[in-house]
Amino acid sequence: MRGLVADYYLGELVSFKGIAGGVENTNYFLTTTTGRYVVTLFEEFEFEEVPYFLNVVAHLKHKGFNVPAALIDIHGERLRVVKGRPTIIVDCFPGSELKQTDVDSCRLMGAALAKLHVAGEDFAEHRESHRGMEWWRETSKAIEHELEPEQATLLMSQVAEFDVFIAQHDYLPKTTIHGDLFYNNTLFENGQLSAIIDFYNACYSWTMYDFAIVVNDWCSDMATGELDMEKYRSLVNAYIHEREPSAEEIAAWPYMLRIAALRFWLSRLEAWHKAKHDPERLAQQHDPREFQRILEARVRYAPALME
Ligand SMILES: Nc1ncnc2c1ncn2[C@@H]1O[C@H](COP(=O)(O)OP(=O)(O)O)[C@@H](O)[C@H]1O
Ligand SMILES: N[C@@H](CCOP(=O)(O)O)C(=O)O
Repeated sequence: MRGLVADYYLGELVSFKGIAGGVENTNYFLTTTTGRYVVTLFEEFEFEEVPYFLNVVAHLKHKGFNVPAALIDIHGERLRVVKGRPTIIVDCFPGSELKQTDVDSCRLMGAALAKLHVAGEDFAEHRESHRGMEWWRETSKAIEHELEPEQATLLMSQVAEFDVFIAQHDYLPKTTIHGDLFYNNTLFENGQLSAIIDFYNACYSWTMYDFAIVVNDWCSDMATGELDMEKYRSLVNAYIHEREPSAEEIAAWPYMLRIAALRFWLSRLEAWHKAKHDPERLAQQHDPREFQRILEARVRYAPALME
């Protein structure tokens, strides 16, 4: 760490500490004589895959968002290699993770998300999601046999339905989306949204899909999967105040909520599947059943949800 810090204009190393909580990357809080920073080692991306994400964040920072842009080292580089992994250092933002969402935080997120979507429209690099159609076809097939029969039926029927839906709806508006804007990827300070972090699922995709990812995490009762309608109204109303979805986007909304639920049910199942022989890793995984319940609730709730 001392060697890494010496390659930046960050003064002297004071201390560093691993951050627990993330499941994809290795993160450290770093304190130097000039301030606090976060060091991220990318565990799932190779070196050449990382610049896209750094460019997305730089674009949004340029547009005034509090997002963690990579610092430049003394050689003019923002991406390094540490222990064989691509590595960056970013500013550590003030604030802390919410323990849970409420009507006010949902309102702030709804407005910020709409602005983020508008700001992402003119970002020129268009990267496909690494967790899109191909991924869910392959992953669902690979883990189908590990599931209870009714889980497998739900998973495979939803994948088949979305294949058809997606082929018919490619024309829906797209932008550069965050792709994983769960409330644990935001920081709040004094009741205000102080930063949006973890852009490593960013891609060029449907705007309403990203909106649905956010609604499913921020507005669901995790015990039942049902929407908390007060949080839901707060987030949706704040969003549409900043960016009004078209009639076609509104018609697609119930499907977007389902696709977004499937995406995270499947990624949690995949992570659980990969970790199942390693009790320590297994204990760190997010619970797939939360997103199974959300998907089941969205499937039950057939009528259009957008007000
Ligand atoms: N720039 C930052 N400023 C403050 N805290 C951060 C920053 N980046 C990460 N963190 C903290 O580290 C945790 C894990 O980071 P994250 O990027 O979400 O990693 P992972 O992708 O592994 O989940 C976050 O939930 C947050 O508490
Ligand atoms: N938000 C995802 C997990 C993404 O990984 P993380 O490393 O950001 O925690 C989920 O909740 O399934």
